[in-house]
Amino acid sequence: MTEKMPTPDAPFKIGTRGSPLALAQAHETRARLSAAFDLPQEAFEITVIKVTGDQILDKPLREIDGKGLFTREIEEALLAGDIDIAVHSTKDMPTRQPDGLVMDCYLPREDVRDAFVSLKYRSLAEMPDGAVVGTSSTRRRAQLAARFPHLQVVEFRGNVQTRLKKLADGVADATFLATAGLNRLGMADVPYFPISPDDMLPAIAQGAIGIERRIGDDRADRMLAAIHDAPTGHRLAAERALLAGLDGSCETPIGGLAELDGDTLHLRGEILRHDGSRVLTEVATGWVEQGPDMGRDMAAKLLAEAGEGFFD
Ligand SMILES: NCc1[nH]cc(CCC(=O)O)c1CC(=O)O
Repeated sequence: MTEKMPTPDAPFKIGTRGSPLALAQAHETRARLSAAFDLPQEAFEITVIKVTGDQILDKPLREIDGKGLFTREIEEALLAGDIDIAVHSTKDMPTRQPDGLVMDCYLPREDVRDAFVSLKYRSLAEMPDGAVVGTSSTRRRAQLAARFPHLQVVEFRGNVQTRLKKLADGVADATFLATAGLNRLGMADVPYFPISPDDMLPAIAQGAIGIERRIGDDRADRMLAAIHDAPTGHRLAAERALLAGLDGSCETPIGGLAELDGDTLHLRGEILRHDGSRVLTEVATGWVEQGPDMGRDMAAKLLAEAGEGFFD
């Protein structure tokens, strides 16, 4: 490249939140960059940025004005040039980035499935009437209400470590976490059981690390192009077009998953009423480059079927 390569004296700055999972994802990004360019780890610096969302732990996020709660400060640092790239869990990211920023680099996707986590049971099916599950996700809550109405659901916030502590303290009999997060954290001592997407369709973009950069930063563009995983990018293009078409936030009960079979893309989508009283699903198949159209068309179909007030 014509741009200057980073060195330990002038490192390339990788911005991230400070949670253990966020740090693991930033470290994975650094390892891939240093391998791709045969540069020492010290040519990359991981810069932790405090975000508002990590400081509010006592309330369900939907009761706070949630917009950008986990990203605002990071995107400001990126725009200000304090960091060169920002590493995110794509599933927490809105479908449109602020002016001046773009997210077009995705690392190879981890396991997409939700995991059932419990010290007492090995599956949802084993849980008796009235057993208590903890979750803060509106999608998981609605999916449970629809398919496992005999279970009791309590609010469960916090990072992976906090939620596991609550399980150990008996606040709930089971909880759900993304398998990807547990794998990335290497939580070998925690009993978790991946759930088939047929039983619980994951969140859009679950398990995928997305990396944001400034538009026009040619060096960051080239560096990220070297670690971008095209198959993951194609799957997310379909899923995120579905999300954009539904105008969904992370507080809307939406599931979606695209899978690739050679050049063929299979897309599944699901929307639910918050109380699980209605579940609408769609499937579509097309060529890989049709992903964005498939996602947009599926969103229109689902919304037409849902009618006004479905998410109220
Ligand atoms: N909303 C929090 C969040 N954002 C990303 C992950 C897990 C990793 C991923 O899906 O990429 C999690 C935790 C969870 O849902 O268990």
